[in-house]
Amino acid sequence: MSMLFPEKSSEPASQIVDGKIIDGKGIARALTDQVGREVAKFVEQGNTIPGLAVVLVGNDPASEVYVKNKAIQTHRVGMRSFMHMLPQSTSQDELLDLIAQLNANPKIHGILVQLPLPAQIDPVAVTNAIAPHKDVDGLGEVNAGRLSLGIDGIVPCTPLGCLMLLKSVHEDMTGKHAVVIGASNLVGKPMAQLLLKENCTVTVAHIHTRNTKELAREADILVVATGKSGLVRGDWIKPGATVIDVGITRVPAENGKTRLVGDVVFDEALPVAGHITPVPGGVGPMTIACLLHNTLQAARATQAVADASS
Ligand SMILES: Nc1nc2c(c(=O)[nH]1)N[C@@H](CN(C=O)c1ccc(C(=O)N[C@@H](CCC(=O)O)C(=O)O)cc1)CN2
Repeated sequence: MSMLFPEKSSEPASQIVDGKIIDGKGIARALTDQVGREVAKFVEQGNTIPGLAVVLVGNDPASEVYVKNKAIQTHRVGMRSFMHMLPQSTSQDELLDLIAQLNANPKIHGILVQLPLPAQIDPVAVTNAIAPHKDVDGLGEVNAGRLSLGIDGIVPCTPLGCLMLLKSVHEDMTGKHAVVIGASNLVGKPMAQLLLKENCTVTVAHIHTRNTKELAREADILVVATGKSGLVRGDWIKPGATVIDVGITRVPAENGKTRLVGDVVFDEALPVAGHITPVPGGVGPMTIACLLHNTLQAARATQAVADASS
């Protein structure tokens, strides 16, 4: 069974998807359960329990929630979790020292440094310091290079999750015009590479693009990853298009509390789109499920190297 996509449920994809709304939470749960079964089998075969180290620098409240959830899910699938919480004042050299220790630790198969990092630390230097076979975020130059060459490697979690959501509604994306809004190393650039690999015609719009709305209106597949809540309105969407909303922003709610919204105005987009991901419950849960998937993939690869040399 390929580990890249969740095992097929007995239900057809059209029933997994609740009408137009792509059920990211449900698809993430199916993938997490599958990883849990595969981890149990891997350990039963006498292999080391896969271990994931997550490093958080500082006390950004959203990042604290994400790393806590990562630890909970890591335990849930039967892997070992190693958490490193460092103060906001941590220097780049201190962080690089910790990464060197994690690279050398045989109990650790995956290393993730939570982003964003404080201003004194260069995220590219940090992600490049992670050993490529432990780079479960897929953000280092080796894995990013492999993705751009279309060869196997570790794929960044959020774009991988978006691809799985797209595959839940599209058997074949060949020839479709995919527009990605946002060109970050974390989402936009790897997403564009994945869509190219699916034989889409890919356009990337970014902060300097002058006609983003017009480009979006031509998209059969629209992936929005800008962090600008409410950027994409209903009239930006081609009727029937598939819309993947990566944005997650906490905004004040009418009841005095807060709520999460995406980069797409969901109520306007829903009647126009063919399929759309909600926020919350869309791309977000896939990010953690794909991290677990990538960690098992890293543990398998490490074991294969050990088996070959014994
Ligand atoms: N090193 C990395 N840093 C960051 C990544 C990443 O992939 N690697 N991605 C994001 C944050 N992120 C994971 O780290 C993440 C974001 C959102 C969710 C999620 O489950 N969201 C829920 C809502 C959760 C809530 O109530 O706040 C949803 O959308 O339904 C998980 C992980 C930036 N940093």
